[in-house]
Amino acid sequence: MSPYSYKEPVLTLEGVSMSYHGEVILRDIDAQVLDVVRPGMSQGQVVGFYGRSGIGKSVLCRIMAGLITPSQGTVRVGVEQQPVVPGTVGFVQQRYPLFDHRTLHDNLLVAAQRKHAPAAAREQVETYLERFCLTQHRKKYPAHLSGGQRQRAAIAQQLLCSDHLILLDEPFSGLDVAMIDELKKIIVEVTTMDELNTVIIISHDIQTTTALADRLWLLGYERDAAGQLSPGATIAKEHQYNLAEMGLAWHENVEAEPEFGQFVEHIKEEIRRS
Ligand SMILES: Nc1ncnc2c1ncn2[C@@H]1O[C@H](COP(=O)(O)OP(=O)(O)OP(=O)(O)O)[C@@H](O)[C@H]1O
Repeated sequence: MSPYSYKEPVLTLEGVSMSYHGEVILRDIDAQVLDVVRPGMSQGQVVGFYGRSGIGKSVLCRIMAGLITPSQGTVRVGVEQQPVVPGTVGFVQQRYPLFDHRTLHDNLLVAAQRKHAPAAAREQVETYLERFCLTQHRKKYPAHLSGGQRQRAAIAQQLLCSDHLILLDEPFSGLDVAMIDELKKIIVEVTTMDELNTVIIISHDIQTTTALADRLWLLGYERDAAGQLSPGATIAKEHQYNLAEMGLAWHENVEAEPEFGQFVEHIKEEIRRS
């Protein structure tokens, strides 16, 4: 018997397809993130989301965030499994957009007030400033923050106003090794804050992302019976990996294990072939 128990879904994609001007970008995507409970651990879910450049990862993210409506299919989020609406899913984009004319503190407060009453919002902001090591920079404007500080601020901002689900678009690109380590800690921290927190990481950094993940999705093209590539990328069932079941879900030093290295090579090969 599996040592894991599965609770309710926190994200469901059902029959999601997207075309632009007759060009099929995404086709029939069915995928689900369940709240997996691991023995001795209270942790949310981290999904690594891979695919070759230009295949449709950003389009699918915007669909999952409710920012664009798919041509077909539905996205449901949260334990209530409500159709996604803009603003409920956090989306940290590559440039970490913040309001330039507001201090770091005020940027976070604006986000928190979208979800909380004024007193609770102020309290939440203090908690996040502390947790993300930003308290001493609270009065600075975004232009005066370092890249890593801006990124932490953008993640805190999206967490403050979203309902548990947060998408990180290429979070590791352009960071030095120390900042990557720091961000990995923050992602683990985010998921341990609440069992329902779900982080989807869109990344070309397979090694770093796989080490943090307990689930992987690989977006790729499928071939029909005649060997021809079908139009539109999809996440095939065999490309939805449950790392918890494989013993490779995030734990201290998972990257040092030989099975982890072999699995990362396998994933890279699958991406090359897709
Ligand atoms: N609004 C749009 N109108 C027409 N085509 C679009 C639109 N948005 C995206 N596309 C097309 O959809 C395809 C997928 O783009 P997307 O940005 O999702 O790729 P990606 O997998 O995120 O790539 P990368 O890893 O390089 O960021 C591309 O061919 C792109 O040109």
